Amino acid sequence: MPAETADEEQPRTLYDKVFDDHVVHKDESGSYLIYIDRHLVHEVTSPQAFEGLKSAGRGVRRPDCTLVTVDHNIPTDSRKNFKSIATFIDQADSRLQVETLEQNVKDFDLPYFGMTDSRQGIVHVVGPEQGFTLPGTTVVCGDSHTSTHGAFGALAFGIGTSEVEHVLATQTVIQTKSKNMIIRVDGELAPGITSKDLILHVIGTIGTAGGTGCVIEFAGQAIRSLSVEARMSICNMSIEAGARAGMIQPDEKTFAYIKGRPLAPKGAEWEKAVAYWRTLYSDKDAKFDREVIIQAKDIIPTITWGNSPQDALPITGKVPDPKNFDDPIARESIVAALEYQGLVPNTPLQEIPVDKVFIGSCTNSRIEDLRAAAKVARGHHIAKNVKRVLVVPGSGLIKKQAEAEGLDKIFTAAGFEWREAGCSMCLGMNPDILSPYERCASTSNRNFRGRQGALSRTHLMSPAMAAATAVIGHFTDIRNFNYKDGVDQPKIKVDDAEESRKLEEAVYENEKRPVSPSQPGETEEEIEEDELEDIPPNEDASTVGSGMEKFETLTSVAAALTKTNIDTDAIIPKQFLKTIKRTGLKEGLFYEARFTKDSNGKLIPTDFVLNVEPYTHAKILVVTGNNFGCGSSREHAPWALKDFGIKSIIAPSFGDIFYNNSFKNGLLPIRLPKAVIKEKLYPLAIAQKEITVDLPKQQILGPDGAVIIPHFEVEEFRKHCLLNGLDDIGLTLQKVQCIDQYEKKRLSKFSFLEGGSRGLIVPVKGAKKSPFGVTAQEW
Ligand SMILES: CC(C)[C@H](C(=O)O)[C@@H](O)C(=O)O
Ligand code: SF4
Repeated sequence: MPAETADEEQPRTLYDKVFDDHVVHKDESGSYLIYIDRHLVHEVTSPQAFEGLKSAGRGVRRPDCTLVTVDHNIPTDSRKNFKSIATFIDQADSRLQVETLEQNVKDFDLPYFGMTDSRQGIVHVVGPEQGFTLPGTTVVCGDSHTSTHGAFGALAFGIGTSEVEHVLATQTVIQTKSKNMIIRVDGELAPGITSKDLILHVIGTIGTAGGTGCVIEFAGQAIRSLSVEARMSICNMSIEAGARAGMIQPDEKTFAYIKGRPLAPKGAEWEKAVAYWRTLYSDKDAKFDREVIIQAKDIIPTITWGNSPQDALPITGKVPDPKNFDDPIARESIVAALEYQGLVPNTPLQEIPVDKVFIGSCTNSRIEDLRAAAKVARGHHIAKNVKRVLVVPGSGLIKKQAEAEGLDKIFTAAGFEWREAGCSMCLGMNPDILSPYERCASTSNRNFRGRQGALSRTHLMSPAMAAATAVIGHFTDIRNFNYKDGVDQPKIKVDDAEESRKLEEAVYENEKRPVSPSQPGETEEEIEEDELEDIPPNEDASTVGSGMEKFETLTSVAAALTKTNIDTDAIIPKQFLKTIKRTGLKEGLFYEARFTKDSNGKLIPTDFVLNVEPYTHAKILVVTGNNFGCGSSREHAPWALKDFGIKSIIAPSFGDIFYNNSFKNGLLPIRLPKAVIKEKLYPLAIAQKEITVDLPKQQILGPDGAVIIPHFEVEEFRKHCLLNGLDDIGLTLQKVQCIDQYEKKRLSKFSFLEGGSRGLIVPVKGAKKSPFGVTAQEW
């Protein structure tokens, strides 16, 4: 372990400890190469990554650390008559994305849960369920809600597609160290208050940019008292608070949750793992850069009213009135949200009726969530005004479990629809969408415009609140709900139970197979604690991969945007994510704002700034609001900007993943204080004057060549890559000896992590041999 990253003397936070234990290399500029223990992959953010590997002739370094499933595009209709992807998925672009994933999984021989496998499900549900997610690991996925896995004390974060490719090829990511933030929730939650209420309350308090640049540790009595599943809902939404990741100290509940799962360490390795996991806590005097203290007793059932997760209010509240806000920007954004959401100021939240209800998503689709919703639904029926209630389990195994408990019967008796596992209406990339202007009570995590379908209106809440809304017809305070506990639960048919028992057995069968280290190991004695920095780089490794254009200076008019929290759903909406290419996204850029449709459905450009001369040729965006590019990890956002011709974005702050993704595509995001942007750059932008971004000098010049911004910050390593058009993967592969060295150390110190997803592969007669000596599973 390099001395400067693991000073045992200094009190460290949970995040510091996990980070330090994964440093493969640190360069002089402060950029780290960190090892990734667990890589989850889904169909939306991987096609371009696999394509990149293929065109550069690269392989997947650790298939055993990789787990693939399909979730976003798939219909959640019954699979009873499922024959093939080709016949089951109607939407051509969705089908292509799923088929492409399956081809890639075959080509690279990766562990995969496809649609005929009952272990298939939402990627963030499947990882913990299988015991793939473990405390103290680094977990990544091309998906922003990877933060979910932090509930186990893992360092888990979303990455873009370029980084997916980087991890597949090198099993590492390049990282800068985040700041440490702690959110302590003191005292106990009142009865009936859930972790969803807690996290909505937190985001309502600190805002969607409250955690920017930080890894948040959630601590305190209220967090300790929560179940592991409830903790997952909290960490899941830490991305909605702008944080890189959320973490919770692992404890006895965590260990009990993991024990016995298919991929959990076994026997002596279990003991060794638990001994290590018990060291994963923030030291008493560890320093946090930010601290927020919340009183659990202040939290009551909470729902959102607007188009940002920070628009959270207690259920007893009223729709906000713009008149009560002095700040003109806040006022304007409330007016816009009210209009979009079709809400009248001062309406009590409990008087707002809904059209549909969605119970599911990686936030709230686990068995405890379904139990909570079923407890409410039991003995009731959906209200007359409610057109549809979808209950979508997070995985096939949760579905089986719920059915074994008879929850499906409770739901269907109440008029709710019982569906197959998938992302479903959370994002509407599949047939489960809302019609325009429909209002939905949703247990998901994002209420962005158009998220659940064009012009859809989303309100976030807990599963119990959503189920109660379905029954009552309008939002309601769950604390006053009339539970019908006395009603007999529908009996489970014996043959159903037998069927599900057989299925469980088949699924867990591979647990009995020995899990051995996947790489030729050395004994503990043979492994030295080398100074990893000292290993000479492998000069032969090619730096030519996808090949980036060089960035030096850029002169252009700048298009101005004045909104805050411009999320990546707004930059490129969900319907454009179904491509398997990196290009062709120009039209999709700011689609909802740039286009409207006439009565014949023809696209009409609006007066959005990028549709207006001379900004149709703008290469620079000047944004006056905070948190540009927040939300989803979709690299389609920088791809679309690049396709349009935008090469630099200047804003007061950025969503973390977007910021990272931009550099990977040769775009330069520049952070400047809001006041400076407003005073110096915004006037030039609206006056249609050209400005020059000079990266070598880190300056911005005005139209006459005079320096207007004498200095902007950019990390040395990123600057170097942009100036030279360097491909990260090639650079990392030059350090392959450091990665080899780290893996040797890992094999000894963290031997309980070896084997990874290998234990999941079911041998199939005649299937091809994988490089790790196991056979590929059936399709
Ligand atoms: C498709 C994926 C990139 C995206 C994410 O990163 O979050 C999606 O899961 C979402 O919830 O918006
Ligand atoms: S947030 Fe929604 S779309 Fe994204 S991974 Fe979770 S369930 Fe899927």
